[in-house]
Amino acid sequence: MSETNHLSPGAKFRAALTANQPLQIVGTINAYCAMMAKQLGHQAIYLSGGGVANASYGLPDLGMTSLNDVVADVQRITAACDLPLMVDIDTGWGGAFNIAKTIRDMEKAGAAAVHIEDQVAQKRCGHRPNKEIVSQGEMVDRIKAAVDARTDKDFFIMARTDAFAQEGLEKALERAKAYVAAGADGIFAEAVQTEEHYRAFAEALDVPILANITEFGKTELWNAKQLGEWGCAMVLYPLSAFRAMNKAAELVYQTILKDGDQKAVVDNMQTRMDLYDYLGYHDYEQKLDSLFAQGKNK
Ligand SMILES: C[C@](O)(C(=O)O)[C@H](CC(=O)O)C(=O)O
Ligand SMILES: [Mg+2]
Repeated sequence: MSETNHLSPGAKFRAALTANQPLQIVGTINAYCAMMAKQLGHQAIYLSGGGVANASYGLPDLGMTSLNDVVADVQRITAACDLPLMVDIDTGWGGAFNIAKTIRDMEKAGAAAVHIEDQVAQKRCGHRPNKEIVSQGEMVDRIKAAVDARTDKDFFIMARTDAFAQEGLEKALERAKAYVAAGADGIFAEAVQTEEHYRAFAEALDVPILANITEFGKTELWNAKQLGEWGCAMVLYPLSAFRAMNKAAELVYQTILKDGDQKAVVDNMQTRMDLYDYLGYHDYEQKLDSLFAQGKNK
């Protein structure tokens, strides 16, 4: 994306959205994953709220992490990777002034986009039962506060509605329309399930729609091409790599205990050379040898 390097993160995100239909957005739980995603050709990356809670704090996705917890992970990722980063800001961490601060802190940390949802502060994963949502009016105020606070007009503010599970399609569409009228740049239609649902969102709204293709949830693992045909502009894979990393780590830990060595699982590991390649390790080492290590022989 070197031709877009002069752009703000938000403008980069919008350029990626225009250039890819749909835009695939992959979860990168840490800086190194972000570097791998970029070098493998991805155009946009994501920091999952559930992921920050689970991976960085060992907590469930129940609204227990704070703004600062998430900002710390955003900063690590944006320092290492210049792909546009979308961040899950849950419910925005408070009232209008808190949400405004959240948006400003996200911009300063180098995020390109956020999504803010209409669940109550004591939120749950969108694919779990018994979610509770705030009134449409309260969510409209959240969006107004967010939009008003951004300093870069290209910073992308997406409204996520969790209403489908509680209130059904018609109500969820009505909410989504109100959120767009309040200034939302896109709609995250959480936990909808069928072609009919995605098409209904895409047809009712003239902003980009995001499909959350998270595993072991309520949504089938629809293909990106198919979702694009149904009108989705973005396809999110929030925790896919994280789940795979966990499974690999589990196997390694078990094998070391069981076998007394790790020989049986070495093929499941990234090699030292591949690790170094993604890091650009050899460039650092060369610099060390050619520049900084000169003095030691004198
Ligand atoms: C997208 C999401 O908000 C997240 O935090 O990654 C989660 C994903 C998941 O739990 O599978 C959600 O859909 O609520
Ligand atoms: Mg989340």
